[in-house]
Amino acid sequence: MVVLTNPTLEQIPLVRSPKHGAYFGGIPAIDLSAPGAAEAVVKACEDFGFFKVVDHGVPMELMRRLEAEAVKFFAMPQADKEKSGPANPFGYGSKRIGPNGDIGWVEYLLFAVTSDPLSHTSMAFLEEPSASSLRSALSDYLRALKKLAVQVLELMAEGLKIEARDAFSKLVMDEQSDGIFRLNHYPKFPLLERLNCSLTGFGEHTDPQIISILRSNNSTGLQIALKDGSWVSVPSDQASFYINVGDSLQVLTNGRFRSVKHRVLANGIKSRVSMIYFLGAAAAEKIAPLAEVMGEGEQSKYKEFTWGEYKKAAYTTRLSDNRLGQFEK
Ligand SMILES: C=C1C[C@]23C[C@@]1(O)CC[C@H]2[C@@]12CC[C@H](O)[C@@](C)(C(=O)O1)[C@H]2[C@@H]3C(=O)O
Ligand SMILES: O=C(O)CCC(=O)C(=O)O
Ligand SMILES: [Fe+2]
Repeated sequence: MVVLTNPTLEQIPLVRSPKHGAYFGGIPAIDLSAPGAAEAVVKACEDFGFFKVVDHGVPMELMRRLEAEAVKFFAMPQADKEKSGPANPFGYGSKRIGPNGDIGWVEYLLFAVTSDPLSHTSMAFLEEPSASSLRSALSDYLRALKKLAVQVLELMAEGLKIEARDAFSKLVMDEQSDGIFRLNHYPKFPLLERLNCSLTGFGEHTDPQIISILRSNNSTGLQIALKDGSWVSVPSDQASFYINVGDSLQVLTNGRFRSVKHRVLANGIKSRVSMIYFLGAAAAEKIAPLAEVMGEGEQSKYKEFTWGEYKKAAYTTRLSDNRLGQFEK
């Protein structure tokens, strides 16, 4: 890997290798209402920690409306966008990701999401009349995605033969559940075409929460790491959602589900706009393997911790750090 020292790009790592890698055809595409969906979800979480949800019933109009609002926001003059920043942790951010020195070719808006999607007022600008269309698009989108999250989490429980269908979903339905919503914009960087490489948009990491639900415009860039450590490119599909297993779900399943390592590469051809809903438990919730997923005599692979403790520790780490490492037994 080389690093560009152009002052505009500061120190953002360039990824040389094949431009976007080969597009991976093996990502499971699951229709949640099809027979065998629960088993397919479990297999996808074990094999990849990642899958695509098709025919999900979320109106395309909701997705397009929010995307259009994001595009409108990111097209504003830099000084106006910065009125909503810096992201500490919520608000507008550009190039700097998190508090510990990570950088990428990305600008973003981060919102806190409480159990009532309407009260996601973590930023003063959302209260302004000029933001009313973004606020309303966000509320409608989050409400629909919360339902989708519950459906996915219930299928996971069913597929794992856990009697309580809400074993996972109740964690995100809790009044105090801790969600985050993120709008990312990776501007295209035409010089990359000539250099024959990509630029790190969002460096490799796992998501700390239970699951994340990702939707992007028809632009590529997302890559996931397979079990053997190789990176593969995820084909873009603006009509579908991608589900990431997060660190918390890996622990809840005692490592049976895999928290997927992923990253985003920016390119010279098309800007990428993604929207990601990260669903976390309540701060006081214990994150420990469910008794029902443990085989006879199986021990937990992790020390006991609450979501609040994990999150606090996560914010002291760099993106690519192995956050679960310090909680492993
Ligand atoms: C470098 C960081 C950014 C992050 C907080 C952290 O210290 C480590 C985890 C990062 C991450 C990855 C998934 C989500 O994008 C995110 C919002 C989250 O919950 O954990 C980010 C954090 C962030 O950008 O603030
Ligand atoms: O923007 C994307 O497509 C993914 C970004 C991501 O992984 C994140 O924000 O945690
Ligand atoms: Fe992520």
